[in-house]
Amino acid sequence: MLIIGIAGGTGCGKTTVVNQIINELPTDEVGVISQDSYYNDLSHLPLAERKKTNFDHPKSIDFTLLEEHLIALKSGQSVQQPVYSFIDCNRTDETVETYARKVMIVEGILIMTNPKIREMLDIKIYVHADSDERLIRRLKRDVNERGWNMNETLDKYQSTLKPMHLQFIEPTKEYADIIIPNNKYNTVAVDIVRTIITEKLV
Ligand SMILES: Nc1ncnc2c1ncn2[C@@H]1O[C@H](COP(=O)(O)OP(=O)(O)O)[C@@H](O)[C@H]1O
Ligand SMILES: Nc1ccn([C@@H]2O[C@H](COP(=O)(O)O)[C@@H](O)[C@H]2O)c(=O)n1
Repeated sequence: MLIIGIAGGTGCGKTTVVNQIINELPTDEVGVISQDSYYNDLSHLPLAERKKTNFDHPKSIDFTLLEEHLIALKSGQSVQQPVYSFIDCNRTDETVETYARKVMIVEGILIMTNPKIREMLDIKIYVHADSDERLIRRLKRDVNERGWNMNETLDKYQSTLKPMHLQFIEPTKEYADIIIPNNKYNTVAVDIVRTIITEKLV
C-alpha cells in the first residue's frame, strides 16, 4: 500500500485537492483517511467545554489510533474510521468501514507533526496558500458550515489558529517531498499527483 500524506494550514485547500485527485480514480483502489476523524474523544466534556479545546495542537489528535489504523490497513485489514461532527465538536457514535487499498491518502493539518505517522508516509505533500487566503476561506467555511460566528472565528484565528500554525504546521513544510502552491486552483499539480497514483495502480 502506498500512503500519501497531504498537510497544510487550515483553509489551504487540502480537502479540495484530495477530492480533485481522487475524482476519476477507482474508489476501490484509492481511499482517504482524514485527520479530523481522529480528534480525541471528548464525550466526557459538555459542549461548551469541548468548544474551548485547542483543535490546532498536536495533542488534540489521537495519533495512537491513527497509527494503529494505518498499520492495520498496511497489513491488509479493514478499520472502523471514526466519524467526526464539527457541530458537536466530537466523534459521533458512527464509524465508517475503511478497507485496505493500493493507495491511501491521509490528510490533515497536523499529520506531519507526528514522527511515527511521518515515517509511514511514502510521499509527503504540503499544500500552501497565503495566510490571508486561508483566513478568508476559513471564515466563510466556519460561518456557513461549522456553526461559528464571524467574531468567534476571528478571535480564534488570532489567539490559536495563527500561533499554532506558525509553531506546529508551517514547520512541517520542510518534510514535504512536494509543495503545491494553492492560492489559485492548481490543476497541473493535481494532475501530477494523480499520475503518480495511476502509475502505482497498474
Ligand atoms: N485554490 C482555491 N481557490 C479558492 N478557493 C479554494 C481553493 N481551494 C479550496 N478553496 C475553498 O476554500 C475552502 C477551504 O478549502 P478546503 O479544501 O476545505 O481546505 P482545507 O481542507 O485545507 O481546510 C473551501 O470552501 C474551498 O472550496
Ligand atoms: N470541532 C472542531 C475541530 C476542528 N476545527 C478546526 O478544523 C481545522 C482543521 O480542519 P481543516 O479542514 O481546516 O484542515 C482546525 O484548524 C481546527 O481549528 C474546528 O473548527 N472545530
